[in-house]
Parts: sequence; C-alpha cells; structure tokens
Amino acid sequence: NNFPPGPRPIPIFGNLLQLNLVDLLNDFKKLSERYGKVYSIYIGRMPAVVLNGVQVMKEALATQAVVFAGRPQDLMINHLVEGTGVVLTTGPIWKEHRRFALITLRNFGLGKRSMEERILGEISYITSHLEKNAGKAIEPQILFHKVAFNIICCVLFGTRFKHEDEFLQLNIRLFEENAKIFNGPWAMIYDMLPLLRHLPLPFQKVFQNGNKMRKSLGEQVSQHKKSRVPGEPRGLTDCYLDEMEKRGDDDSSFNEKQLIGFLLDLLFAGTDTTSNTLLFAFLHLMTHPDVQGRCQKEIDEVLGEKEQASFEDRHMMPYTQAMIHEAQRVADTVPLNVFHATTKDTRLMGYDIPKGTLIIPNLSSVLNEESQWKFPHDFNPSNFLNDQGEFVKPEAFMPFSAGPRMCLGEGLARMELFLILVTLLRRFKFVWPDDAGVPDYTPIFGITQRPKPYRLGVRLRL
Ligand code: HEM
Repeated sequence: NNFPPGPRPIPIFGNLLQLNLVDLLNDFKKLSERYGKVYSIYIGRMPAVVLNGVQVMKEALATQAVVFAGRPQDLMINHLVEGTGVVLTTGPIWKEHRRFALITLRNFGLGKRSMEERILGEISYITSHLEKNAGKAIEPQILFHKVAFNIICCVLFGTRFKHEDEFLQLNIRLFEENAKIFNGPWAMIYDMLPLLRHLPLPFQKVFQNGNKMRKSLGEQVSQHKKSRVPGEPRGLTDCYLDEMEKRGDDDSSFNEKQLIGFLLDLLFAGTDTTSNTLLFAFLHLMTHPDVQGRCQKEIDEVLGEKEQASFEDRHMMPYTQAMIHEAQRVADTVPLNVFHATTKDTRLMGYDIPKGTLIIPNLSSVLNEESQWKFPHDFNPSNFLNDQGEFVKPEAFMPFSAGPRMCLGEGLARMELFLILVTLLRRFKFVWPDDAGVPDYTPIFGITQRPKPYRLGVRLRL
C-alpha cells in the first residue's frame, strides 16, 4: 500500500509502452518532477523503484548499504552470465570475488609504478598512431576501445594484444553486438515476456555470442595453465589459478567456470566505460579550445622536462583534474547504474519497499542535479574548482556509484583517464574538423552511453 507512487501500468507491458526508450533519461526526469525523488515503474509485470538525486542515493546505497546491495536475478543479463563473475552475483560468490579482485588489482600495481608503466606503454601505441595521422582527422572510437581493452588485459593476463589480434578483435566485436541487443527492444521483450524466452528470436544471438566469448577466454586460461609457474603470477588469471590450487576441490566458489565469468566481467566492465568517457572528453576538449589550452599550459608547467607524466602529478594539476572530473560528469557513462535489488523489506523516504524489488539508481539524475552543480548544463571545469582555483570534489560526483557495490575498477579507471588525457594533450592539439558541422553532444542512450560518432582532428604541438 505504501509502495512508491508512479504511472499506472497496463497489463503485460507495465509502463514500457509509455516510455520512450531512446530518450529514457528525459522521461525519467519528467516522472521525477511528477512523482518525486523515489517513484515506481513496471517493467512488464515486474515493479521497479527509481531513485533520484544525491540525498536519496546516499540514503539507499550508503546508509542502507547492505539492504540495497542485491542484484535482480531473472533478467536476460543474468541468464547470459549464468551466475558467474562479480558484477551480477550475490552472496559468497560475489563477496569472495570482489575481495579477490580488489586485492589482486592492488598487488598488480594500482598505486604503484608498475601499473602506470603498463598504461603508459599502451598509450605509446595511441601516440604513434596519432603522430602518423597528424594534420588529419581520425575516427577515435575503435582506437580508444582497443586501448582500454588492452589495459585490462595487462592486468588479467600480464600481456597486451596487437590491435590486429584475433582474440582482441573477436571479443570487441561480440561485445558490441551484445551491447546493441541489450540496449534495444529485444532485451526488454525478453525481460518482460518469459514465455517467449526459448523461441528463436533475435535475442538468442546474445547467448551465442556469450558462448563464443567464454570459449575464447577459456583458450586463454588453458594457455595460462600450461605456461604458468605457481607462485610467480603474471596477472590476475595466474593469481586465480594459484588460489584454486590452494583451496583444493572443496566447495569453494573458485573454479574454472567462475574464473571465465570473472574475466569476462572485468574485461567488459572496464572497456566500454573507460573508452566512452574518453570519447566524451575529447569531444568537449575539441569544441572548448579555451579549456584545452588551459590544461595544456598547466601540463607543460608541471611536467617541464620530465619524460612522462605520472599519476602523482595530478596533485599539482588542479585545473586538469577538474577538467577530467567534469568530462566524467557530462559523459554520464552508466546513467542508470547497474540495477540493484533490495535484500530485505525496507523503508526509504517514507515508502515501503519489499525484499527482492528491482532498484534503478538513476546516477544521471545526480550528475545533472541542478541544486548540486554551479553549471549543471554546461561543460565547465569550474564545477570542480573553488574560489581559490583548488580542485574540490562535490558529493554529487557519483559516476562510479556508491556503497558496497561501487565500481571496483575506480582506481584503475582514474589512473587511465589521467595518464591518457595528460599524455595526449601534452603532445597534440585536438581540433574540431572544419567540415564537421555543429557539434552534437547528445549521447546515444544505453547501459553505457557514448557520443555520436565524430572525427578527432589531430595536430602536433611540440
Ligand atoms: C570511467 C570508467 C568506469 C565507470 C564510469 C564505471 C562505473 C561503474 C558503475 C556505475 C558500476 C555499478 C556500481 C553499482 O552497482 O552500484 C560499476 C561496477 C563495476 N565496475 Fe566499473 N566503471 C568504470 C571502470 C571500470 C574498470 C576499469 C573496471 C575494471 C577493473 C571496472 C569494474 C567494475 C566491476 C567489476 C563492477 C561490479 C562491482 C560489483 O558489483 O561489486 N569498472 N562500475
């Protein structure tokens, strides 16, 4: 009776026919204006509660952390991952794998020089590609995707892949295909109408692609098993194999099927997110030459004769830091977060929400909340600067979410964004091509958002 209010659902479809799936964020905004910061919608017959604004987000994801840390379990995406990995699992599998991922990321050099060296190594491939194309305009989409993919591969396997490599190309292609289906109507139909799930409809492609990805990752794991030296891990895969050996054949959640699901999760959680953020950053830098110039001036002053940037340098670059955070804010990369679920009956902002309810934490509503930002609708690094020009991070900066489910790759992502942007801005000037017309900042909506395809004009600076 005391469930959050929302538009009246119709049988079978719930509210889906009333929502514009291409402009869902705008519809969600209108619903929030009508029903408040906590409201409900129906996805088919399934009720979902949408959370909006920083106060509600903090109350749910941080204060009531454990209660809101579940994941829904009967959606297409769950059936794809078959209960493996870390992003969509719950209980001991999730806890143990999350802990393992965080520890391994730390041991593999997050916060140490070795991770920086790997990232800088990967950047050198972008730099040489851009140098060859200086004076021209390139399509950056696939390039950034491959770079982000390779950086995660360094963590997982201790090695990078050539940009023409079959493993890299295959997985990027399959992931793109799956992302298209997940962002389109077929995923909705699958989630809404369980009776249709076994029919040969286009959503079956998602599962075929999933099997192909698992097979190709399985081959990587087999190679690692053959060539590994126990106790001398080259990356997370070897660490996991060591851990499996240590735990033996008991009931442990560490096994080969889990390992493959875990690798898939990390590869894909870390690729699209980082590369789409970079795409937004360069789009805004090209079309705001004043911001680009100010960053370059700061970067030149701080780095001086130094050969390479290091992550530590960020403390001396308040304006560049502000620009990167602002790029993340406007990129709004995972607008509706990964869906959560309640783990027990609870009360939020005066409403009763039963155990197992699907929760949609609308991060976009926080990153664009008018009361929280000096310039909510512009690309303006001043959103992260105080009156003294110092870098400050408002509490509404939540692109990585909050609470126990918060992105576990945040540290790696922040290091990547900083090193890539600083290194490239130091060497190149990026210009909006003369024949490119008026820039369009409207994102293509999806689980992760990206800008419409554009060309990046490249000029050498030094
Ligand atoms: C700019 C880049 C990134 C953004 C904006 C981002 C954002 C997010 C968001 C919003 C979530 C969902 C949190 C929640 O459910 O409340 C998430 C989860 C996750 N991210 Fe990221 N992410 C980024 C990069 C990465 C990278 C590089 C990795 C790889 C190590 C990664 C691994 C994960 C994993 C494994 C989860 C699931 C955590 C869990 O369920 O416990 N992410 N990320």
